[in-house]
Parts: sequence; C-alpha cells; structure tokens
Amino acid sequence: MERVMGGGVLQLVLVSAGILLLYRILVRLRPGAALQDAVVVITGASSGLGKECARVFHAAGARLVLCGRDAARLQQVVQELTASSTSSRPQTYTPSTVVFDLSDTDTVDRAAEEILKCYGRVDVLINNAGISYRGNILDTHLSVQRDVMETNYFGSIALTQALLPSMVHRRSGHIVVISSVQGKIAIPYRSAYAASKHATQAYFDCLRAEIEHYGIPVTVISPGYIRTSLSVNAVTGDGSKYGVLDKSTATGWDPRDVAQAVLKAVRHRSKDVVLAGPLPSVAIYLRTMWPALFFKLMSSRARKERKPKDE
Ligand SMILES: NC(=O)C1=CN([C@@H]2O[C@H](COP(=O)(O)OP(=O)(O)OC[C@H]3O[C@@H](n4cnc5c(N)ncnc54)[C@H](OP(=O)(O)O)[C@@H]3O)[C@@H](O)[C@H]2O)C=CC1
Ligand SMILES: CCCCCCCCCCCCCCCC(=O)OCC(=O)COP(=O)(O)O
Repeated sequence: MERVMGGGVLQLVLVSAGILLLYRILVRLRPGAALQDAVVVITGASSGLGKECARVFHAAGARLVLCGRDAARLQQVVQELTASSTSSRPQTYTPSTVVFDLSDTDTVDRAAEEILKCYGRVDVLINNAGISYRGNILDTHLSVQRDVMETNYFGSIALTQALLPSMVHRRSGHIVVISSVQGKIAIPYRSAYAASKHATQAYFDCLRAEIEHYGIPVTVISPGYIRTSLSVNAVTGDGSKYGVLDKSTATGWDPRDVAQAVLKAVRHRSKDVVLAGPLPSVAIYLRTMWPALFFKLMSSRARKERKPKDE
C-alpha cells in the first residue's frame, strides 16, 4: 500500500516538474514586444550602460530620446549611432536629446514636457542614470547622503511620475529602472548608494502593483559590477570625486551584455531581473534566509576594508 502511494507521489512530482519545464520553455519562446518605432527614453545615455542601451534599442528600430546633463556628450552618442546605422531592416531613427539634471527635481517636470514633445508619447522609460559613493558613515556629510538620494532615487521617481499620467491616459507604456545588486543587499562603505537603490526597489515594487491594471509593466533590473566609469564618477564622504577605477568595476560585466539583458527584459516585460554571479546571488539569498550569517560576513568585509584612519 505504502509503495503504491510512494509511486503516486513520485508520478505527481514528475508531472509537476514536467509542467514547470514546459511552462519555462513556453515563456522563453513567446514572442517579445516589438520595439520597431517604439518611443524609448533613456536617462544617463551619455556613457556606460545607458550608452550601450541606446545602441541596442536604436538597432532594434526604436525612436530614442537620450537624456543626460552634458549636451555635447549626448550629441556624440547620436553621431556614433547614426554613423553606424545601415539602410537594412529594422528601420532606424536619429535619436532626440533632452538635457537636464535629475538631481534638480524642479527642472524634471519641464524636461518631461520636452520629452513628450519629441514624439507625442513615451512607450518605454528606462531610468538608468545614477551615481555611486565611497565612504564610511562617520565621515560622510549628510548633504552627500542627500545628494546621492536626489539623483538616484528622487530624480528617477520624479521623471517617472511626470511621464506616468500620459501612459495611464493611453493605457500603454513600460517603466524600467536600473537598480543594483545593492538594491537587494547593503554592503559596507556604500551607505548612500545602497540606500538609494533599496529605496528605488521599494518604490518601483509598489508602482508595479498599483499600475498593473492599466497594462503598464514595471521592470526592476539589478546588475552586479559592470565595466563602466561608475566608480570613477562616484562621490566620497566630503562630496569630492572618488576618481578611481576599482578592480571590481574594471573586471565587471561587459556593458554590451547588460544592455542586451535590458532589451530582453523589456521585450518580455519581466518584473524583476537580477544579473549577478554566484557570490552575490548567495549573498542575496542569505540576507533573507540566514541574516545573522549575512551580517557577520558584512562585518568581516568592513573590517578588512577599513582604512588606518578609521581605527
Ligand atoms: N557600473 C556598475 O558596476 C553598476 C551600475 N549600475 C547602475 O547602472 C546605472 C548606469 O551607471 P553606469 O553606466 O555604470 O555609470 P556611468 O557613470 O558611466 O553613467 C552614469 C550616467 O548617469 C548620468 N548622470 C549622473 N548623474 C546625473 C544627474 N544628476 N542628472 C542626469 N544624469 C546623470 C551620467 O550622465 P552625465 O554625467 O553626462 O550627466 C551618465 O550618463 C546606474 O544607475 C548605476 O547605479 C548598477 C549596477 C552595477
Ligand atoms: C557560506 C558561504 C557564504 C558565501 C557568501 C559570500 C558573500 C559575498 C558577498 C558578496 C557581496 C557582493 C556585492 C556585490 C555588489 C555589486 O555587485 O554592486 C553592483 C554595483 O552597483 C556596483 O557599484 P559600486 O559603486 O559599489 O562599484
């Protein structure tokens, strides 16, 4: 009798595993959203991941609105993209640019109006711009904590809120945000950055639930280290520029591969994508499942990284 029941359970497990596998294959095979002619807005498009996203979405036939603080660098990206365009399909378009500073939230509403004037609508908003930070909390001015939050968190949510009503009105659109593994776990000497990314994750998780019924998906993408100038451009505790290309950044993911992953996430309207290797993935798991061990590992990391003047 027990053996018969055991066989039944095994059958049930195998059938369930088969259904799950089939579901996963079907999800992978389903056609993604078309990007030909879609209006895609990318913040932080002048360098790094934003610039690579501009390349892949341009090549997919999107009409781009590239945003950043430096008009000349944005024009340089436009020139590179149009120079590399071929006459073959998909049809590609010369990108538009809108110049504004995300940390100045008063100007974001005006920038959103300018963005909407480019093509009359926004199909995909990619909140990518961001700045990182290096420092210990004891030596960090509160103004630095605020400044990082202004760019990474308030800047992204201000632009999102300014563009959202037009998407809701059309019952169409897609909001994407580039967070970080540090939106899932907090590591020492990154307080301002990790806090801004945790806040980002929370806000966009709330937004996803609130706007799903309008047919507007929200995608949060959390990459590990990427080979860009993020560490060079990072600010320190007194607000000065860090200016160093860290080894972790220099040996990080190729931004072209991350941009392809962003494109795939947009096509498949993914909700939450973590692009991380085994160690960060284990760390994210431990933070929830075994927090005491995670905190011990982070304390040990902090001790190892502590500079002599912190003693
Ligand atoms: N590199 C990495 O290891 C990782 C990066 N990320 C995230 O990826 C995103 C892109 O960073 P990445 O490409 O690596 O770094 P970069 O420093 O190369 O790019 C940052 C971009 O953000 C823009 N930016 C910065 N501050 C502002 C501001 N106040 N207003 C408007 N634009 C601004 C910059 O444009 P400009 O200066 O021309 O205005 C630049 O184009 C960030 O959100 C980052 O947190 C996530 C995980 C890992
Ligand atoms: C019992 C086995 C334990 C194994 C657990 C190992 C725990 C290892 C900790 C790993 C920490 C990973 C941190 C990854 C951080 C990251 O990828 O950040 C991405 C960024 O946003 C980079 O920004 P930054 O300015 O910090 O360069």
